[in-house]
Amino acid sequence: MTEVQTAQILDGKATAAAIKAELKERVSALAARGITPGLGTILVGSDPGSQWYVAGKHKDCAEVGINSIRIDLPETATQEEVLDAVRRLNADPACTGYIVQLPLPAHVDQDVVLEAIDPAKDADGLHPMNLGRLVANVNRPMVSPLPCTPKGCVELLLRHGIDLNGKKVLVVGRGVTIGRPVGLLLTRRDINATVTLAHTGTRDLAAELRQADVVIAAAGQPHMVKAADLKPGAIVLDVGVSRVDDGSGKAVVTGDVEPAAASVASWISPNPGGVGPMTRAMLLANVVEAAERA
Ligand SMILES: Nc1nc2c(c(=O)[nH]1)N[C@@H](CN(C=O)c1ccc(C(=O)N[C@@H](CCC(=O)O)C(=O)O)cc1)CN2
Repeated sequence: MTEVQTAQILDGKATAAAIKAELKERVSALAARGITPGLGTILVGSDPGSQWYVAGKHKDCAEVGINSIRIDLPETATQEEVLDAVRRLNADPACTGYIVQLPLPAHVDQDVVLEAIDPAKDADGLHPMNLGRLVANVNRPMVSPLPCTPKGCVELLLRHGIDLNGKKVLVVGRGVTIGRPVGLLLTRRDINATVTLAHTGTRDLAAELRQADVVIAAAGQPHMVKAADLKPGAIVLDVGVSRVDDGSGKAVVTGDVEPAAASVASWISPNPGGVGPMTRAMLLANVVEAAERA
């Protein structure tokens, strides 16, 4: 039997397009003050997914009038060579903010590289100082960048008129780029959700899912969130991205949520086309905010 899709769509593509149009105006206002924001990227290696994401970031910059600076290093680059690229962007006045595309090759220590980024130029909000500010300033308006995917998740919900005040949110996944920071963001007083963070050590994920008004699935495990376990009418953000064989040898993007969830949820984000485009838009927002702060 084929399920009927009843959930409304949290359209990340359209929302990101609207945000980019707003950012374009802010970039024009900066230009009137003689400021052109610049985004730097450091890509190590030739992973096709990472190359695609970095190319997308430069295309987005061109669309809204942000300059971009690209540093590509080979897979064999040493940690010192990666740190050297970081130091170059820290010192480059044309670079307002920058990112180091993740994941890095296994021989490069991600924590060391992220800590070497100038916190004022941390366009991803992943420097320990900025993550610390998210913890410490949790109830104050943000004075530092937020990680792009968590910021994108919240923005996607709010721009669809979804009030999270008092909602029970289940975050699935405890990674530093999504799971942990999104929990902190959602518990800020102005958002006011009640958050449970599930992970591979969670004993009964189905029981947690049945309680949740909102599910943010960011574990990177194809279809681990089962439609049958969702509370009817739940709001579902499908964040995880995996590439799986579609049966004909072709790799297709697959989320963490079973497609049948669209017949149980009240709102659902498609994947692709949901949180991914929002991540891209939030990176641009962080660069514009950094230029405005400077
Ligand atoms: N330094 C960082 N590295 C990584 C981050 C990050 O935020 N900062 N996040 C991901 C990759 N990422 C951005 O870098 C990213 C992932 C997905 C999308 C996106 O638009 N996805 C499309 C689907 C595209 C596909 O076919 O894969 C969608 O959801 O519609 C944008 C950016 C890990 N690394």
